[in-house]
Amino acid sequence: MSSSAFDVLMSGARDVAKKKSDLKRKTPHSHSEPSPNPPNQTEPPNKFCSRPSAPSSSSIEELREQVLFLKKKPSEFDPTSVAWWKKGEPVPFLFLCLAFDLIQQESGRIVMTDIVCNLLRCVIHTSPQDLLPVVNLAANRIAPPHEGLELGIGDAAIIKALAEGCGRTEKHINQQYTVLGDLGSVAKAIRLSQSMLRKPDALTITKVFNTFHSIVKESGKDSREKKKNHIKSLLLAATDCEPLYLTRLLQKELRLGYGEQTLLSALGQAALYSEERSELPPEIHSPSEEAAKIVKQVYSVLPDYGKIVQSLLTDGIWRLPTTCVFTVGVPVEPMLSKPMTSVSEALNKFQDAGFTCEYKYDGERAQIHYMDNGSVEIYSRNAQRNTEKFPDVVAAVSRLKKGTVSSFVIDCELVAYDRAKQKLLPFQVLSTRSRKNVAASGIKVDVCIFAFDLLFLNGQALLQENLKIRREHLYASFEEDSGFLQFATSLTSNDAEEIQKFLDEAVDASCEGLIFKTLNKHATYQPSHRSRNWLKLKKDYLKNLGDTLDLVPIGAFHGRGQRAGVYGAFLLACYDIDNEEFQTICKTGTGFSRELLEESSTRLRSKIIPQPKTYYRHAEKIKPDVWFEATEVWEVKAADLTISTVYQAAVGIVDSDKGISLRFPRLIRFRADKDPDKASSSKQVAEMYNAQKNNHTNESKSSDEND
Ligand SMILES: Nc1ncnc2c1ncn2[C@@H]1O[C@H](COP(=O)(O)OP(=O)(O)OP(=O)(O)O)[C@@H](O)[C@H]1O
Ligand SMILES: [Mg+2]
Ligand SMILES: [Mg+2]
Repeated sequence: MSSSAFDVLMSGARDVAKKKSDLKRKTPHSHSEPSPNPPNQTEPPNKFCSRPSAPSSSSIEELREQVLFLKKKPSEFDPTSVAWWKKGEPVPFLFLCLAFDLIQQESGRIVMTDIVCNLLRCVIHTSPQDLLPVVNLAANRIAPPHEGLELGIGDAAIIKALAEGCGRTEKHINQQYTVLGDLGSVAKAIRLSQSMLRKPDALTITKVFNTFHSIVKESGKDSREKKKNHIKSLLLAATDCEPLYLTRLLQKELRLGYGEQTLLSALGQAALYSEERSELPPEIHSPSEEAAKIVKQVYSVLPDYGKIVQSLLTDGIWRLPTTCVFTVGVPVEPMLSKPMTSVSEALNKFQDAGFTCEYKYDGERAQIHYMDNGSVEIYSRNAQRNTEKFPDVVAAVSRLKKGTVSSFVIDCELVAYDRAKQKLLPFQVLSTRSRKNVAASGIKVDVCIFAFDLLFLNGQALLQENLKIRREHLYASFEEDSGFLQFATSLTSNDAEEIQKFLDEAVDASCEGLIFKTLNKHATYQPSHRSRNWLKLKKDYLKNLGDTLDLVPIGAFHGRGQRAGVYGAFLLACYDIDNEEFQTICKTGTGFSRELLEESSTRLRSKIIPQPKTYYRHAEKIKPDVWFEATEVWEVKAADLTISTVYQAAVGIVDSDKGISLRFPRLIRFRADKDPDKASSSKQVAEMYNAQKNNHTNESKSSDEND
């Protein structure tokens, strides 16, 4: 890296340090001590609104000072004290980036929520039409998940655009990337050290967001080139810290330390403070908490910022639960289950509640949406549109719904099925079905729909009904046809022996085990919840871990001997949701056929990064030969869990500085239906460790045998 670029970067770092100490001195948060030089709260400064070009660096420093006011408590914050553009004008992208810089320096969730809340209020106050793109950018999304629009930009495209746009070689940029470990910082350093003859026009939120959409739309011949040119135009217009966040947004790696839940709380509170329409309902005592809760709850049943933002702006926060409800056409995140290790454990948990047991089928989770106009959509467990993959399923539900049914959402498992022998086939068979452009006539692997829940029927959401009622509706709304659509086999009994027998039958029928579900009490459908009301019991995991884990390969070791030329072992990690980091848990090279090993080695080779990401938590003792971007999820089975000084999974949860690792981990399969941030969480790992400890109290081992 050139020394000038380094200098600029380091001075940036010093600036941050300086700002931090300044902040201590005059944080607008402490209301008893007014800031020595507060910007005029009644008259917005609007210094730069008449300038279409980007502000000069000295004026950016002033803006940075001004943006510090976002840290104020929302109750004391005035949006006009920060917004420097006129009402109705497009929000400058710089505003969002300066706010990101501010958040980056914080670790406390409350302050982060305040900053995001106040930032959204500035947007609502001045340019509400920009609220949706701002929320989307803050969530690092460009559309709701079920629309399937992804930027899909690799580092290589950004590096090319940077090289061309800024007159550097790709080699030079790659070198800097190795030194800094973050492509955003490289982009920032390069842009800062580049002298510009003409000041570029300031980027606006809409410009950035629309360009992202243009990138997604490019397809076919020359699309790579066109995408790169879009990126180049954005980078060339970016100043100050904008290149950093542009790059991270493009990489889908914003990672400022706040998650979706923080953003949702902030959006609720921002709507509350900007509320001019509706009066506070009398029963609400803690409006700010309540507003946050409402938006989170609404998002869990309608994960679509477009609809929520529009409703907030037109009808306000208090009406949101009635204006935004679960609806056919937008998939909810599926309800999930907790692992158990014995029938008696499950019985104990549910002793006071009515419950049922169902076969746990080993196929692919699907949510089937049937619209009033007769169109059907099938969504995977991570809300991906899978309709094209299953034309036979579309035909089956349309044929087997009863005449009284005009719209519905079924939650089910699609399982490969041999209709001649009337037998379930293993997951591996299902996974051989092609993903796209499946013609009904060319289907080689038949599937049967095993329906276990009904979430919506004839215009009505059923999520709030108890399972008993939902299931009655399910049974009443469809005809069963063996091998096409069947209701999940179930048993409602309190008798341990009978349940044990049912479990054996499930396993004989090629199922993984049972799922226990509450029927009458605490039995509503809880989207995206790993709920206590659904307990899974897997036959081959009894008295053991209870479940497999879903882990992310983040590094690998070169193979030797027979494995020369491919990776010999992979470093795997679980995901810590609170800290937004991947934590190492084990390494494994077991469970791979030669073919699989070659495939995964080739695939992951294109994901090599020069240094571990800052959000990989690993001990120095483990040094893989290569590090990867976190891009995929593998299901892994292990003998047990053990406390480790080497691996970092769940560090701080069961031990203050030791982590948890897996003994004898073994690859089971790739999980195309899970994204890396949906991998097993540190909390789940800790829960499994504790459950195992309770199962065999005297067998605790403390070793790292699989190192
Ligand atoms: N009767 C059933 N009720 C609910 N889920 C079922 C049923 N039969 C099969 N399943 C499947 O079981 C899954 C839950 O258990 P499983 O252990 O397979 O979860 P997973 O997909 O590995 O995800 P996780 O481990 O994150 O819970 C559901 O997502 C669904 O795909
Ligand atoms: Mg499964
Ligand atoms: Mg699992």
